[in-house]
Amino acid sequence: MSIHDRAKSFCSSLLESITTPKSKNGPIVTLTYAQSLDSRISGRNGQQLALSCEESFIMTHRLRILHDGILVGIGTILNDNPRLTARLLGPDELESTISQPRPIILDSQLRFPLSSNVLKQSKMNGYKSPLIVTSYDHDSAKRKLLEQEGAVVVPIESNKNGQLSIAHLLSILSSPPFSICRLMVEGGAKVIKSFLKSNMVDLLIVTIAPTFVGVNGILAIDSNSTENQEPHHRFLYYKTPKQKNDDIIVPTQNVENSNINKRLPNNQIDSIQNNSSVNVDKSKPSINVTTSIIPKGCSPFVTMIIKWKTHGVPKNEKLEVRLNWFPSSRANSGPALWPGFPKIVLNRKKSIPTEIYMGKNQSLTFYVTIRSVHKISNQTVFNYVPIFAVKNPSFAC
Ligand SMILES: NC(=O)C1=CN([C@@H]2O[C@H](COP(=O)(O)OP(=O)(O)OC[C@H]3O[C@@H](n4cnc5c(N)ncnc54)[C@H](OP(=O)(O)O)[C@@H]3O)[C@@H](O)[C@H]2O)C=CC1
Ligand SMILES: Nc1nc(O)c(N)c(N[C@@H]2O[C@H](COP(=O)(O)O)[C@@H](O)[C@H]2O)n1
Repeated sequence: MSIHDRAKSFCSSLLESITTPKSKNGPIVTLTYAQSLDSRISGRNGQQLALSCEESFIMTHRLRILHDGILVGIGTILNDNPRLTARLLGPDELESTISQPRPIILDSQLRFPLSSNVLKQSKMNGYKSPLIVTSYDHDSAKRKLLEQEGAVVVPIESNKNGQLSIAHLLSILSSPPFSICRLMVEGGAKVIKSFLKSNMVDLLIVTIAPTFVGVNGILAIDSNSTENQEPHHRFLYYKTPKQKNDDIIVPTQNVENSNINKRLPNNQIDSIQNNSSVNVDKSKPSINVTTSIIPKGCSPFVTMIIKWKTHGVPKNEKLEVRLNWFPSSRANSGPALWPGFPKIVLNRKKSIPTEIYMGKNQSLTFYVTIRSVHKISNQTVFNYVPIFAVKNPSFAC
């Protein structure tokens, strides 16, 4: 397999499970950047660094093709003057013939230079015009100039800190005329911070280069960036990190915003043992237990006991276990669940027995979700438990 084919299959596998519409209003958001071992994305005074090795760059360019738009902050435009196109492609793919993503720039004061590469190449190569997202309070003369040069300028709401609102941005991007379904956010530091704080990131793909930049470099994430995140909770490894020559690519997924929140990631399943009627689908990020227990005697109820162990859950957090199920006859009809599934709140108990009504000869598919529950200033916050194992579910009737 060539280096390009490897990048193709790796990137497709990263995005393939993120296809279902989400409750949030906006495109699927992939945040991706390259950092050093000491978490720096650039050097002293923002000096641009080639942190990625060749294979990682090829992966980044492949990811670009798989997105409709690539977003950076104006800081990155002024500092790096990037092109934001997919160029490191296979021998049978021409940069000019593939559908290049639209460059999107967050720039509340319209500092965007007319000489920037993204503007030049849209004029020269006919690529999609850069979309400059600005505040309502922008310089209208500069806007006119930019529009004359072919840029599209769209004013949006600002938040109380004076930064452009990420929620408003995403709703505009997903609507016509832009209709962006997949957005790739590349940085820089302030943009990474805003997106993480907004909790609108679905996929976070970090390339880690085996180098130290030192204290003068710009940090990818400072502690403020993650104030809405519970470290080790919100993002879960959902694909095995890949070594690309020198670098490691770490793909993680936001469990809150994706359909994985109804399922358990594969790597959190230690083992499930049961009698032959239990089928565990380990190829999917879920515990998918199907059984065809036929109730015996007069009792139509089945007792299911799930046992698990947890690692790294703070002692004061309660664990809430939900068990959802639906009859296998509806297994292909989507995630519709029977109403009234039991919600069992327990405090670090190690098993849940639950009774489920079953029709004769019926088989059921179970989905188990375990999340921790804690309160932050009167708000209940749920975090999906990062590492645990479901062991020995047993069925008895
Ligand atoms: N290693 C890597 O993968 C990458 C590294 N980089 C590096 O990052 C550095 C640039 O980062 P940085 O200086 O932080 O600049 P950014 O690219 O993050 O741009 C930040 C600017 O964007 C504007 N902006 C508008 N709305 C928002 C919002 N909601 N959130 C955040 N910013 C907003 C602001 O300017 P205004 O107020 O004028 O609107 C803000 O100052 C460069 O050194 C570059 O090399 C960049 C990308 C990837
Ligand atoms: N993936 C990745 N690895 C690095 O080492 C990087 N420095 C970056 N930087 C990002 O890529 C932009 C440059 O893009 P073009 O090559 O000009 O298309 C740069 O501005 C950063 O956003 N990325």
